[in-house]
Amino acid sequence: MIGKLNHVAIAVPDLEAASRTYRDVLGAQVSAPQSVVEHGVTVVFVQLDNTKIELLHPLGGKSPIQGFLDKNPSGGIHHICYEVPDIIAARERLKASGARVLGDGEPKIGAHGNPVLFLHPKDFNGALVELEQA
Ligand SMILES: C[C@@H](C(=O)O)C(=O)SCCNC(=O)CCNC(=O)[C@H](O)C(C)(C)COP(=O)(O)OP(=O)(O)OC[C@H]1O[C@@H](n2cnc3c(N)ncnc32)[C@H](O)[C@@H]1OP(=O)(O)O
Ligand SMILES: [Co+2]
Repeated sequence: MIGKLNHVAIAVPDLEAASRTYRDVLGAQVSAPQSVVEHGVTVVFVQLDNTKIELLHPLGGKSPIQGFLDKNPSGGIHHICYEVPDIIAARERLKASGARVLGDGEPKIGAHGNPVLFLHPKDFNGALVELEQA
């Protein structure tokens, strides 16, 4: 069911500093910050040959990544995003297997303009999983 790795996301306390590290120290191609209001995050994409890194910073008062940053003040790997061809079929299969789909279970449009869903980290070896239809 899952296909390519779409991105690995890292929650960061300072988006400017993290962008500089990826651009100037690691020599990567880094996007401008993009506010994704519906997801409560500001995102910077680091474009690699075979995948992307998503640098995440909380946006607004109820960001879903605030608790994670409170527990990991210097930042940390927040989620892994896998591509699926049909997100509704994927959701139904996961629900049938007992995995918890987060939020109201309806896909939202993610930062790349495609529908996304999140799966509870406790059901996937302690790693928060995002699925993106692509
Ligand atoms: C823009 C878009 C895109 O790519 O297109 C994005 O990525 S948006 C990316 C941001 N959006 C999301 O993350 C949406 C989905 N996330 C959520 O609904 C939430 O963040 C949860 C994953 C449910 C966690 O919520 P919250 O921090 O309030 O929960 P909590 O503190 O009660 O945590 C419950 C347990 O899960 C653990 N936990 C929390 N966040 C975790 C993470 N990212 N990875 C691994 N474990 C995690 C906590 O340590 C705790 O474990 P213990 O009980 O053992 O201490
Ligand atoms: Co993501």
